[in-house]
Amino acid sequence: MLKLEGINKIFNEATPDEKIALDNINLHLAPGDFVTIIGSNGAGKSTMMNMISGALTPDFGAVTIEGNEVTKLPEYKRSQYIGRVFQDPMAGTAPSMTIEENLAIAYSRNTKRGLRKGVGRGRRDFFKTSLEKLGLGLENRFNAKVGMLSGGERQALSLLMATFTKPSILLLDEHTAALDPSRAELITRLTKQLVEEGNLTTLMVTHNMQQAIDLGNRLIMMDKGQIILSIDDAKKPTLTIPDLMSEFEKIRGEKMNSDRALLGS
Ligand SMILES: Nc1ncnc2c1ncn2[C@@H]1O[C@H](COP(=O)(O)OP(=O)(O)OP(=O)(O)O)[C@@H](O)[C@H]1O
Repeated sequence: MLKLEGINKIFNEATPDEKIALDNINLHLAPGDFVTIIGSNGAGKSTMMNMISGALTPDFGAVTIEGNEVTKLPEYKRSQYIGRVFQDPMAGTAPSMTIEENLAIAYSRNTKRGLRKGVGRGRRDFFKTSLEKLGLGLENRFNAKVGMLSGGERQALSLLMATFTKPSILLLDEHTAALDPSRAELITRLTKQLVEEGNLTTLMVTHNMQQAIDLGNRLIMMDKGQIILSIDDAKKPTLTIPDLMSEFEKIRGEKMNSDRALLGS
């Protein structure tokens, strides 16, 4: 479903600010894989997500989605494959437009997936059923401006917009980190539900190690631009935070700086 092969990215090459952000990243996801990604600040997690979405192009290496090489395909042309939710609840939706208008935009972006359910009433019913799944009563607020919604409601809507057309790849970039604990819990629960219902191939970056353990069937740890640990579905169910910390220590020969991770921020 997704293949990253030999991906390298250097920012500000040959200058005093040179930074190797990704160093020979290789990652294969089978359809329906849900991979959580942890790693220290600056490990390269967002850069890797940007390589998949097309926001960035690698210096070397190839990105393949559903068997199509998309390495050089710009972000707007890749959007038919990708659903993405960012940390900032304000990032995924247009505040001055209504809930229905926001859904219509997300819907029309994905016509190539053959999911068009017609226009007018059929499409409205589809929106309504989709909103009902969130359990927030948004299906009764079709004409509310999205800017009037709370951060949690808005992030739930972003999540719905990123998933309801069944993207080939769903990218979640610390999408619960900016929410208070109860809202974060709601979005985590909805994530699980929507990913499972759609059997979506998903990558989720989180600083919350417990969340990374609880969600998904695989986990990877990044550090200094590399994937240093990959936990597969056989091992993940019994994984613990101390396991992750001791694995890091074994690989890197130093203790993991885990404050932010343990706090789950
Ligand atoms: N546009 C850019 N120009 C220069 N350097 C960059 C750029 N984007 C990222 N970097 C650098 O590349 C490295 C990897 O950054 P990235 O944002 O991918 O890390 P991250 O793992 O997502 O970190 P965090 O958890 O702090 O968000 C960092 O050292 C960062 O400063």
